[in-house]
Amino acid sequence: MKITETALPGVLLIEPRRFGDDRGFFSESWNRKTFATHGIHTEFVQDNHSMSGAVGTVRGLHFQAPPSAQAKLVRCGRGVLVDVAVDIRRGSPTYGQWVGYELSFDNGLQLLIPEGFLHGFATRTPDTEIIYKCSDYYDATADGAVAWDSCGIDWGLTGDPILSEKDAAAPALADFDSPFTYEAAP
Ligand SMILES: Cc1cn([C@H]2C[C@H](O)[C@@H](COP(=O)(O)OP(=O)(O)O[C@H]3O[C@@H](C)C(=O)[C@@H](O)[C@H]3O)O2)c(=O)[nH]c1=O
Repeated sequence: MKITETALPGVLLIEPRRFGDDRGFFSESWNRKTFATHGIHTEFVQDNHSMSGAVGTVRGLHFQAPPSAQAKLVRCGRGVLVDVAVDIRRGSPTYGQWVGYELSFDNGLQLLIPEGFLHGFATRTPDTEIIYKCSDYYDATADGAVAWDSCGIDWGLTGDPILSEKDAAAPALADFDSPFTYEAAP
């Protein structure tokens, strides 16, 4: 497993090992012990799986407020997507900054996004599947969103995105009062 730091401390790009043979490949997408040896001790409690039919679908930018905040371990089950994390911890040296990576079925890359970050993605292929582990349960009362086009993100879109009603009505980052506060590492 190869782990690469990103420009946002705490957000990690992970490349699990793939064992290819005549049948295809085998890969461990999550192994608590292996991840722990790399300093990742997140306790995941829920797995999510969604499919977006159209190219240019954007889901995000989403968060759950504390005490239901979620870290996420994201991968692409089918197709190609651009996965994005935005730091929304008030007082963080990287507040408002984003990173984005292409995750695909073919490259098998995963993105680890800690609590305190927005998460969203844009699809680059039809019928794109995303699969992600979450460190807390879904809590509709804590669910929140920030406008996808308010953080200066280059989503690689060629036209207007397909959005949910909720995402189309989300506030801009500039008007958003984040429930997260930055805590410097001890
Ligand atoms: C996220 C979620 C949704 N739902 C339900 C609520 C709703 O009726 C339906 C669709 O929900 P949404 O429109 O919020 O789905 P979606 O826009 O795919 O939301 C997801 O987007 C990505 C970017 C994330 O990071 C996730 O945490 C989540 O916010 O599914 C659950 O039952 N459990 C869940 O964990």
